[in-house]
Amino acid sequence: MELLDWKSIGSLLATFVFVRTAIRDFLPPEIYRALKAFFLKLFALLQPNISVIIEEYDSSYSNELFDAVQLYLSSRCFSSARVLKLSKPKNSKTLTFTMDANQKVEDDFRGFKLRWSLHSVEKKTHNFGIIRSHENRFFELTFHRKHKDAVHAAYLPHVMEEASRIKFKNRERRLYTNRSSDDNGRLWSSVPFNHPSNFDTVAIDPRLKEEIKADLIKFTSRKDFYARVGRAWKRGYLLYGPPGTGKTSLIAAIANFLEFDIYDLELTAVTSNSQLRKLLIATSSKSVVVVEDIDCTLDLSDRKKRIVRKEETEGGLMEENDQVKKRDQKEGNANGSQAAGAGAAFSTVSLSGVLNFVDGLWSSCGGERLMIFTTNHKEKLDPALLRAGRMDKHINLSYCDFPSFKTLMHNYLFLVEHELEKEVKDLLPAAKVTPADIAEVFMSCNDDAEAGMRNLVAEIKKRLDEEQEKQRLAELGGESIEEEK
Ligand SMILES: Nc1ncnc2c1ncn2[C@@H]1O[C@H](COP(=O)(O)OP(=O)(O)OP(=O)(O)O)[C@@H](O)[C@H]1O
Repeated sequence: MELLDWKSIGSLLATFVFVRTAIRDFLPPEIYRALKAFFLKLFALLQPNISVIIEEYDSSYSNELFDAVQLYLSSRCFSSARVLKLSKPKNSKTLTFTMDANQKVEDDFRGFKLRWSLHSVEKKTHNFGIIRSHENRFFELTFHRKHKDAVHAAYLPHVMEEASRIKFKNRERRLYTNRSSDDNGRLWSSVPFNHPSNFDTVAIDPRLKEEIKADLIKFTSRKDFYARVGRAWKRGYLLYGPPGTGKTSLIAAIANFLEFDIYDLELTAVTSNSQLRKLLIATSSKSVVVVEDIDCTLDLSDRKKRIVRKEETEGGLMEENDQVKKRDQKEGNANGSQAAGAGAAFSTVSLSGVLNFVDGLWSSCGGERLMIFTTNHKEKLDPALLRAGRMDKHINLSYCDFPSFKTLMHNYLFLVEHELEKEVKDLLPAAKVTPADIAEVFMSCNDDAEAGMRNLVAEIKKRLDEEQEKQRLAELGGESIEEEK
C-alpha cells in the first residue's frame, strides 16, 4: 500500500509553500535569518558529506584531472578495490592497475578520510538521426563538507602532483637525437634509453662523484628558488678531458640518476637558426641536452672574436652568420664557412647561438633542463662561453687515478683488494692511462681476475717504456738539430 497518494503530496506541498511564505512575510528578518541558518545546519548534520564529480570527458575533450585521478589511485586501489584492471600504458615501463566501474577506494589526507568511486553510465547522443551510445565514466569523490576548502586547496593539487610524479617514474626513458633524418618529419627521433652506466659504475674521484650528485639534487629541488630570482630553471655542465676518460659514461650516469631523458644535439646537423630554435623548444622538461665534442663541431678559434661581440643578443647569431658568409665571399672562399674547420663544415649555428637561445627561450618553458657540453680541449673554448650561468660547473675528467682504478677493479674483476694493486698505485701517476684503457684490458681477460691484473701491470709498464723511448728520441732529435746549427 502506498503511504502517500498524489493528492496527499499535492496538499503537503501547498502547505509547505504557504508556511514558507507566511514565515518569510510575517517573521522579523533577524528571526527569519536565524531560522534559515538553523535549518541549513540541521540539513548539514543530516547530510554531512558532499561529492565532487570528475568526468572522463570535459565537453568532447579528455579531462586531464580524470587521468590524474586514475593514475593517483593506481597504487592505492590495489589494497581496497575488489576488481582491478591491469594494463601497460604506451611509453610506460611498468604495468598499471586501474579500478573497474562501481569500485570504491578510501584515501587518507592530513588526517581526514575521502572516498573515491568510479561509475560508468551509458549516454546516448543523437546525431543527424543516428543514435550513438557512449560509456560515460566519472569519478565521484566524497568527503565531509567541513574539509571542502582543504580538498580544493590542498588535496586535489596533491593528487595532480602525485600523478605527475608517478607518470614520470613509470615512463620509459628515451634518447633523442637530431642526427638521423626522421621519415615522419619529426625534429627528434628517439629510442628507449637503457644505458647501464650509473654513479657506482663510473670511475671518477669519489669526492667529485659526491659533489656532482649533491649539485644535481640541489638543482632539481630548487624550482621555487629559480622562480623567485626570475631565472630559467637550467644548469650547464662542461665535461672536459682526454678521450676515454668517461665523459659519455658520466652523462649517462647523470641521466640515470635524475631519471631524465637525453637529447643528443648534433650541431653540425642543424641547418638554420629556426631549426635550432624548434629543436630546443621541442625538448621536454626533466631532460639533459647534450652537445658533445664542442671543439670539433664548431670552429671556435676562428669565430671567437665575433662570437664574443655578438653573443649578448639572440639576433646576434643571424648577424654573425651573415658576417661569416660575407667574409667568405670577400675572401673568395668558394666553400663558404666550410673552410672554417672540418666539423663546422655545414654548421650555420654556433655554441654561443645555442647558449643565447637557451637563455632566451627556456625562461618561458617551465621545467628543469640540464645542458651538458663535452670537449677534449677546454683551452680552445672562449672564456665568455665558459662563464657561470652558461656552463655553471666545469668537471675535469683526467687519466685514471688510484681511486678510479679501484672502482674499475671492483666492477670488472669483482676484486676488493689485490697484491698487484700497490704496483699499479706506484705506476699510475707517471702513466697516461685512461679508464677506457683499463676497462679494455679487464674486458679482454675473460673473467680471469688474476690475468686481468697481470695484463694491466704489463700494459702500464709497456706504455711507460714507450713514453720513455719517445722522450729519448725527441731529445736525440733536439741534439742533432743543435749540432747541425
Ligand atoms: N670514468 C670511467 N668509468 C667507467 N668506465 C669508463 C670511464 N671512462 C671510460 N670508461 C669506459 O670506456 C668506454 C669509453 O668511455 P667514454 O665514451 O665514456 O669516454 P669519453 O671521455 O666520452 O671519450 P670521448 O672523448 O672519446 O668521447 C666506456 O664505454 C666505458 O666502458
